[in-house]
Amino acid sequence: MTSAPIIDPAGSPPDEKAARIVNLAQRRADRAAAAQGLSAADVADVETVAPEPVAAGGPVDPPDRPAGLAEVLDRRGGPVLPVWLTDRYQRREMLRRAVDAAGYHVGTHLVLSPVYAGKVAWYAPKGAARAVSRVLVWTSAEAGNWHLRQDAANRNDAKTFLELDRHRMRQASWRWWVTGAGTLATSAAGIVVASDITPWWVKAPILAAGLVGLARYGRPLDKPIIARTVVRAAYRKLTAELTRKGIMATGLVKRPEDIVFPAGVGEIRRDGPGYLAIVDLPDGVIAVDVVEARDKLAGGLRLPMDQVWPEVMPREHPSRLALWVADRPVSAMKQPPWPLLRGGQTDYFKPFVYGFDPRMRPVEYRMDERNSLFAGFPGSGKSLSARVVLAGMALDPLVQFAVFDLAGRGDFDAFEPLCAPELFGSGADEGTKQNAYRMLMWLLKECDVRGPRIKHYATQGMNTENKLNRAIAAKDARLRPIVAAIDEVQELITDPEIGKSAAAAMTSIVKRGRALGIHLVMMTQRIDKESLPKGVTSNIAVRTCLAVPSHVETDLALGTGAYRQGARPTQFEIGVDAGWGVRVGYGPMASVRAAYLDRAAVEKICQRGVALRGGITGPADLPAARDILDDLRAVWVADERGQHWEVLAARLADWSPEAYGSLTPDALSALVRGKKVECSRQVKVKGSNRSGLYLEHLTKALAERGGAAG
Ligand SMILES: Nc1ncnc2c1ncn2[C@@H]1O[C@H](COP(=O)(O)OP(=O)(O)OP(=O)(O)O)[C@@H](O)[C@H]1O
Repeated sequence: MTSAPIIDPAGSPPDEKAARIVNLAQRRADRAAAAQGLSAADVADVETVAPEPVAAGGPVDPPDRPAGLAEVLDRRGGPVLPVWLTDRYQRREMLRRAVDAAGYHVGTHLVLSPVYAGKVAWYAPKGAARAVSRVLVWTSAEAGNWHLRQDAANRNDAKTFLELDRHRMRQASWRWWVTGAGTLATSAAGIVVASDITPWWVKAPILAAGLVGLARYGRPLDKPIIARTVVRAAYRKLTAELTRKGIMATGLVKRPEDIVFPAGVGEIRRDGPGYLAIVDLPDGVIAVDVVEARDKLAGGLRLPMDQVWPEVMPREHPSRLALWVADRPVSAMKQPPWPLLRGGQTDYFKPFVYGFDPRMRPVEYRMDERNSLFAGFPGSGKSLSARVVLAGMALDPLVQFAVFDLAGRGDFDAFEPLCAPELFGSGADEGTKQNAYRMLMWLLKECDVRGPRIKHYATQGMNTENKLNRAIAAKDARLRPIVAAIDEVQELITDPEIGKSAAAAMTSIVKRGRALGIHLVMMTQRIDKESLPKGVTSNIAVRTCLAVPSHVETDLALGTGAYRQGARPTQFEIGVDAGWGVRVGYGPMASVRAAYLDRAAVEKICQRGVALRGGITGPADLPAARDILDDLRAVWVADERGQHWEVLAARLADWSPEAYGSLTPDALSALVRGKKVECSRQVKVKGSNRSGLYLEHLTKALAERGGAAG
């Protein structure tokens, strides 16, 4: 193939007459090839294609748009005042820390005061002797002069010796006057202080100050009298270089200069008890990658993992990373106390403080129009975390409680006085499970009756949407917000008899109860598809995942994709990090540790809750425990071979609205299946084929049960 002729981009045809430059070497090679019978390729080679002239396009990048006035007005730097000055919680926390620190230092010095007194008694005489000797040396003007005189004497230089001695005498003569006057003044001051004209409260501090001054003068330099109580914490100051070093250690970035500190937000600054750096990662690297490689990042920074908190920044581009480096490992930091520990009330319809983030900033929790899930491995702290939420609600006098602890460890016993007797249970036994199930049936019924009542108030102008609000809840005792908690909920969901029906009931309550002031709080330590059915979890808004072993549990608890978005509850260590969890559903996804409330604190809070309710916990009108198979037999119409679930559920609801008013066909089917009764997908009734139950299967199950019982 020959080289293509050069085409003038402007499109002018090649000038035939123009001189051609001949490549002689090529010509010779062509002739040699022709001699051997080969043909040399020429300009007319069939593969030669004349290129199309390329039309150059216009610029692709849009011109920089001048900023509008509104944008210019919105441009702000960081906060001007320190956050603790503007934030109520931080201010209170700062004050608490100042008082705490003052208490510690004063207390320590008080305890050590006898040691200080001993040291003063020991060093003060030495200091006095040293002071007197120093004054005498100065007065005699011997310092320096003596050595020079000695030298002159050694050299037999009498003239210099006498000259030096005269000099010394001249100096000493006026110094003796000064020393004498000073001694007289000091003695006079001493007599005045020691006499009765000086009150003791003047005498004592002067004497103490004098003694301490002498002791300080008499002590060796390396032996301080007062012990050091301020020990500087050894922390690493985060610098741009260190930040880059840490991120480079993850192996995700090739050149340190590709890590950019964005103007305006990128200045590394103090944030709580640590430093915060915000960086833009290079193209192709996203913040989640760095969060994932937290161990390498911590290694690069030469800090324990617990001190290094990389985070994805919500509502920012995915390559923007917030790196917060604590002064000390966060597990070793003392959390501020729960703000409601000593007093105060909460409101079901407003947020309250739940815990604190790694930077020790308060993190809030919200109950209205939400449900809660706490999932984590045993010992991760889920019961105590959920207990903080319940403790918060104990401080709203309108809230009604229902609490079932299916582990029976007693973590929730303090809430018993706040619950109606039928709505509290603690135990790993069958009876507690059945009671928890009845509580769910009660909640289903509440879902049915609350809707029309709330609608009624909406017509009176008490709310703009058909949702419960505080005004309605306060006005109508039948519409108090309900917080229903079930610990170890997997025990109920995986129960072979009532599990499916319980799960169906929970799904229905979670979906319908939200707007009606019913909030389910579920806790589970088993995180798999059976224990946490998607139907139940996918409708729960606020989910907290405490320590879990892998991304599978993370996604099951927090929702599919949570791990990919940077949720790393896998990095919490069971025990050490108990109470730490990643939370989604209220505010941006964040790591938060529940405030630590021990049993005594929770008991006190619950007592306050009882007092706020005037000692009345409110009755619950729970449906009586029923046997579903007996009841189905009771409502079965004679001569009917089989029936659909819809019809059976409606009949049961008519027959006993109290017990079955809210039973859905699906829940009924699950309930019956749970009793090991054969159910059919195809029950033909009046020409229509739908799932339901045949009488023969029902009677067979009843007979078998009767036989077994007999
Ligand atoms: N917020 C917290 N701060 C400090 N320590 C906590 C916190 N929460 C829990 N802990 C500690 O963790 C321990 C276990 O907590 P908890 O009983 O809530 O765990 P769990 O996950 O419910 O375990 P299990 O599944 O066995 O019931 C507590 O006894 C407590 O010492």
